[in-house]
Amino acid sequence: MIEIKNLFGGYQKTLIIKDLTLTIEKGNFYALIGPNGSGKTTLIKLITGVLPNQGGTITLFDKPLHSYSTIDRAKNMAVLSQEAKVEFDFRVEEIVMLGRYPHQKGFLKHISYQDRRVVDNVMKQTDVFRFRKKPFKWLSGGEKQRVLLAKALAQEPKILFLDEPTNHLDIKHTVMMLQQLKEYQKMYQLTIVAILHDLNTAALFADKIGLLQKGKLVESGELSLLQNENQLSNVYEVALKTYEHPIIPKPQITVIPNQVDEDHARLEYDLNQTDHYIHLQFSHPLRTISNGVLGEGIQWSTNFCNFHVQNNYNCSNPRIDIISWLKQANICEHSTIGMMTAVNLKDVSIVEKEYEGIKILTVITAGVGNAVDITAKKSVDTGIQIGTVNIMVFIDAHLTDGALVNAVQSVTEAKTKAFVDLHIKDPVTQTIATGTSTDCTLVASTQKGEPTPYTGSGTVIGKGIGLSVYQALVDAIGKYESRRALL
Ligand SMILES: Nc1ncnc2c1ncn2[C@@H]1O[C@H](COP(=O)(O)OP(=O)(O)OP(=O)(O)O)[C@@H](O)[C@H]1O
Repeated sequence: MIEIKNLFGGYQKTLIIKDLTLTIEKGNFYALIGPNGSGKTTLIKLITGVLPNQGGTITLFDKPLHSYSTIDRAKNMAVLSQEAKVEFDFRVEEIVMLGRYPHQKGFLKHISYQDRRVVDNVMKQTDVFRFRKKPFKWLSGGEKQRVLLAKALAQEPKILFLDEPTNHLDIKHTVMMLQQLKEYQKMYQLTIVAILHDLNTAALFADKIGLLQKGKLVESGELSLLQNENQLSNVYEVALKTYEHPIIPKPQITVIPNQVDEDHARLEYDLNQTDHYIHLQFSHPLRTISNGVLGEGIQWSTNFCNFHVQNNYNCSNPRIDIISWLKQANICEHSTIGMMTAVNLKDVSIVEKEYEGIKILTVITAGVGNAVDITAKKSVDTGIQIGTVNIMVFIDAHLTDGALVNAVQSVTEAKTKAFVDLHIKDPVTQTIATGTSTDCTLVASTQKGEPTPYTGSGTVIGKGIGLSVYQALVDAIGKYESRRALL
């Protein structure tokens, strides 16, 4: 529906857009992205006929752009531009009414009931109705932006061009504006072409993306274009990392600033142990993977706590309990992995070793009262219980997310081997247990040095994890059983 072929254009003697070919389908939300000065605004000026093209063709709804009269262009296309500075003494509703101009009939351009209805509607949708009697110049930058969008929508265009529409808007109004635009898009099959600097906003709201660089279209297509880290890094000349949005299946992008690599001791920590908790505090955040009661998933953490609770502890909301205990201990909950155990904390086992220069620290509390053979058919007691083998492994290396998962696997293999060698049985089935019913595992890495993609049993780190976890777990279970024997 917008078809651009071999387009050339720019300003007087400066050619900006060079041999650009692009098709934008009807009803699409098309985001134009690219660095400053790449020609995004110039391209929109060419498509809307503000600038004449110096070569190539532009076709709108199967008709050449030059065959449209000015009024017909205005009926089909509306523009919310960066340069729209309306500083006269108009009131808000008068400015929005200007958008109805192409639809008004007769020499005197009479305002019809329909015009009034459309204007009121768009003012409500853009959340400016309450300012309608105010002079435009009294409004804040964000409020003005919304009024200008209302004016563009009042035009009831088939194609809406937006040049940085969320400029000046706070996050609530950014999301509100883009969600409303998506509704308009669906309701009226509106085609939206938006210049967006925020790549994450583009990823969340656009259907298709066009990446411009130095007046040329580098790529036009699906959102997956935003997952091409190398291409984006080259075009924007900045180090980038893409990742998945945690809630919806859309790509997100973040920049990687240059970091001053401080010269500090690796795996440097303070250990604070009381009857109620074991707290390890590191001098720098570590990349972590865990199923801790607090801080589960993959994140960055500085504090690692294992709290002691009574055997009859009521676990209706253990997370809230951990947060309140952290507050009492003056430890920041947002940088903490928190676990719980009914095991006496004096029986903790700590093993610190180096494997071919890689330091691994392992901290384990273990009880085997809830031992379970995960492969046995008999059902386990699903009542809420306290995690009985809590394993923390700290590694002085740079692990990829895949290597973190691999490390958890290595921890689990070593744990099960210890259970087998110690003949720990599932009390229900009397078969050898593979773990306990509520085990908790944490792997943390300093992220220093070159990234390591694998930490399975075929690697130095994997072997190191296996040896350390096995040694610490056998020791911890030994202490647990000795204490029980005294009871
Ligand atoms: N009126 C003008 N006369 C001459 N050159 C211009 C004019 N307007 C823009 N340019 C030049 O055209 C090039 C592209 O500018 P344009 O505004 O299209 O880029 P853009 O991708 O929209 O940039 P930004 O992200 O900074 O808004 C720039 O080098 C700019 O200096």
